[in-house]
Amino acid sequence: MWKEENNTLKKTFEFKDFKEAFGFMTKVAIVAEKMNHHPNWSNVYNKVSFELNTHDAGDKVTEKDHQLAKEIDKLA
Ligand SMILES: C[C@H](O)[C@H](O)[C@H]1CNC2=NC(N)=NC(=O)C2=N1
Repeated sequence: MWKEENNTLKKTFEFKDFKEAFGFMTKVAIVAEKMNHHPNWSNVYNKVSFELNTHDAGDKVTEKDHQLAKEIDKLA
């Protein structure tokens, strides 16, 4: 579940290993670039964590973040 906290939408995904996690990140990167909306994210081995917000809106959660979250869920 995405959780809205401190003006960010947060979620962590867990995969079998680094290869699976990085494959997922590659797919997310392509979608983010298409949407011109890019995640704040981090990766530790098999985990990928997101903190989504919109810099252009003063680091607030906007509809673009909700849309990106939906697309990310489809790729996991
Ligand atoms: C110039 C370009 O359109 C902007 O910097 C875009 C790119 N990707 C972005 N991504 C996010 N998360 N927030 C933004 O405000 C944003 N702005």
